[in-house]
Amino acid sequence: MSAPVAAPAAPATPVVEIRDLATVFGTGAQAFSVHEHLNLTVQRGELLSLVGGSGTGKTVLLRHILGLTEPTRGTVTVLGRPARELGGDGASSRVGMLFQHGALFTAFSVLDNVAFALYELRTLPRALAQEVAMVKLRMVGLKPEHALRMPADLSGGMIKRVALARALVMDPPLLLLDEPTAGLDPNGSDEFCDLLRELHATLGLTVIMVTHDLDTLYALSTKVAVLAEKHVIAHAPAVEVAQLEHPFVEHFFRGQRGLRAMAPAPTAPTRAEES
Ligand SMILES: Nc1ncnc2c1ncn2[C@@H]1O[C@H](COP(=O)(O)OP(=O)(O)OP(=O)(O)O)[C@@H](O)[C@H]1O
Repeated sequence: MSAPVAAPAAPATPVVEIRDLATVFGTGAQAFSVHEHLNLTVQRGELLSLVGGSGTGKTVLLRHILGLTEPTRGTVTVLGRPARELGGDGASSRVGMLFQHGALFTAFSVLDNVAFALYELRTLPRALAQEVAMVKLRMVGLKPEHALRMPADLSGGMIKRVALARALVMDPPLLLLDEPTAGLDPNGSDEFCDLLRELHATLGLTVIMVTHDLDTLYALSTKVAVLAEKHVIAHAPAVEVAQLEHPFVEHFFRGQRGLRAMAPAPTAPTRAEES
């Protein structure tokens, strides 16, 4: 008797699937289009950097994925369901969002900021919600004594960490990051990249990140999607995208900043060089 033949594995469901998206703002003579015939598929485990010139619609695309802005045409599917169904209670159990400036509630303590989505859901007693929030604070490298601080008393790096803990409080499989390292100094930026890389790997997250920062892009991305001419013109690993002949790619990846980000880090001078 011949050995049973294993059935071919079912193709993995993409975490995000955008098909023939069009976004038009305004009406009549004021109408202007941001996206046209935009397609993008993000597979489980990908850490995708979304890049493009200013005003090309990167933030609007994140809002479509969050279900906060309805497309004019086309479909946006997240975890197998239309993105517009994500809104409302429990949305943050499917998609976590880290806004550029953290967007913490200034009148709430760190702990209450992180626990907020759980309070709103009302499925856990408040004390248990706070315990979950404490676990998330530890996960992002904050200490128990930071829990009762107010946002105004935090450094920029700590605000990002609290906002990240808040985005992860309901264990979403998909995390969206808008300029995660903006406003951080080079050290803070490296530390935050290390944290994101570790969480991406250990939690098995799928991540979509808008960034203008090439160091962050090279440090983290498994793939890069380039938004230009109203759609995604490339979706591939960074080293491949960087070679494309396109004015934006040329400027972004092969301009001065790009070449600096690609260069190996300078090594400390040897004793012979110093003398
Ligand atoms: N709700 C809205 N109503 C009208 N226009 C909007 C709305 N949201 C965004 N826009 C416009 O859509 C375009 C794309 O905006 P978006 O913020 O997505 O660009 P971006 O690629 O994120 O830019 P940047 O890199 O500068 O942050 C811009 O012209 C913006 O003014």
